[in-house]
Amino acid sequence: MTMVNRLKDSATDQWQQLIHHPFVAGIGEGTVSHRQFGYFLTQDALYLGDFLSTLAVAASRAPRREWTETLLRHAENVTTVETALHASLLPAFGVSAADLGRAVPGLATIAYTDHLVRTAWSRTWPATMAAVLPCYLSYQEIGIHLKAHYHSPDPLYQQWIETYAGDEYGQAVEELLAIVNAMAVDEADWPQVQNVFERSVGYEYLFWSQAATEGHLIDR
Ligand SMILES: Cc1ncc(CN)c(N)n1
Repeated sequence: MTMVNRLKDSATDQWQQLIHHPFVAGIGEGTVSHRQFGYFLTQDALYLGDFLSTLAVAASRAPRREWTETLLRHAENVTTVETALHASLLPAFGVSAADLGRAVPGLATIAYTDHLVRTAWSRTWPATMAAVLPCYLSYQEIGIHLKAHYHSPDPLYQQWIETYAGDEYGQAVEELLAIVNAMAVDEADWPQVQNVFERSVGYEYLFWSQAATEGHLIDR
């Protein structure tokens, strides 16, 4: 069994809940409010800053030169694909550059990014790859799932869906999966690798839940 499948199989229920999170379905149905989605994009912009740092650390610690090159390219892609998507969508949701500059990270954003950055600096390299895997793969699966089963009545949501279901994002995911499937994982390291993967899946879920409540602890 490939490492990607072994990791996904180790957290099947959590993975399914993540892909089918009610907020995700709401993007497809067009029932998510623009305020909620604007909040989500703002938090995501904050998240991507730390995700970039995580990739940079992972690139510098990679045991093969070609993996360093791939991860550095992916860090660049975060800017060209995802940050560009945010730049084109945020104004449509009423979030200005000044709003973004003033934005503070929500609890789920802090917890998730702390987990990623801490893992990249202090855990094994395979654990770092396992930590970033849900970020890459869940958005692709969500994009493909939404594209196949919904056609969002909101063209802005459809643009978001098309980006994550698209070839450019898919290419980066394929490259990451190839690294994860080729990396050497000691059996003694497996519990740590599995644990950080499962935590990232959980944080992805919480990130959607945070968007649904716009960062409030209790739904209003
Ligand atoms: C929270 C989160 N997770 C994943 C992705 C997709 N790279 C993202 N933009 N934001």
